[in-house]
Amino acid sequence: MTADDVILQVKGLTAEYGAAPVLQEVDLTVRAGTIAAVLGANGAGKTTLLRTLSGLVKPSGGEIVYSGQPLLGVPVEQLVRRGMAHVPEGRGVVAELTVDENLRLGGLWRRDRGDAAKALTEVYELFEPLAQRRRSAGHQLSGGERQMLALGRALVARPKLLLLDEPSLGLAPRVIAQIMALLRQLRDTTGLTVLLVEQNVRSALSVADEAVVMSLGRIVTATSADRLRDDEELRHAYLGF
Ligand SMILES: Nc1ncnc2c1ncn2[C@@H]1O[C@H](COP(=O)(O)OP(=O)(O)OP(=O)(O)O)[C@@H](O)[C@H]1O
Repeated sequence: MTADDVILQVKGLTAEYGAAPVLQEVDLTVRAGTIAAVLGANGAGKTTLLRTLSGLVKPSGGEIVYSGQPLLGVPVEQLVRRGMAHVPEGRGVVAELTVDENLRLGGLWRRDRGDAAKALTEVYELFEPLAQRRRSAGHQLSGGERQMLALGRALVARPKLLLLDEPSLGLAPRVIAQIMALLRQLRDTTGLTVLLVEQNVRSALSVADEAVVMSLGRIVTATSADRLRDDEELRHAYLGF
């Protein structure tokens, strides 16, 4: 792996909530243009890892290098401009704003207004149900539509790295499959890199290239998604099935 292949390098990342350690010496390398699944039980620290990467949680130690440059302390609008997008658990759609207004928020930090408008059109092409509900308020949408909207808003910023937290939460299997297929399509056509936190292990492994398993704030294994999917012993040891 050359330095150019690596979009995200995390070394010795440590974070606490109060006195409770939540991330302990996390090391992680993500190659550009891949989907990496972050798996593990409730409370393992997956969400906190994403929140730390996107600057919402301040780490107490370690370093994060993104596209060859240190990330810690970089203001959020610069992170967005540098191509990082975070879709939080619970989706973060603004309930009072319309679909269109929510999507335009995704382009807020972009300097190239022309391309932001083009990206908006592309998102409507990608998510037909959103195009039909442009004027509907966020709170009027179904769970699946809200997830599409959160994803769409992130895509309007034309991210290079998408931090995606539990996109399958509360969705029907058919919708989950559509979202996973979309991630694969974006990876293959635009070279998007995705860090995918998922409780739905089977769905995540169906689309991921790499898999890391977290337990009690640490990464306990990092391997190819194929290996974790096919190796029963490994699955038993780290995922309990
Ligand atoms: N804002 C917070 N304040 C205090 N403790 C927190 C906070 N958020 C999470 N925690 C605790 O930190 C630990 C890690 O939580 P985190 O949400 O990162 O785990 P997770 O692996 O994403 O789990 P889940 O799948 O349930 O979201 C848990 O013990 C959780 O209770």
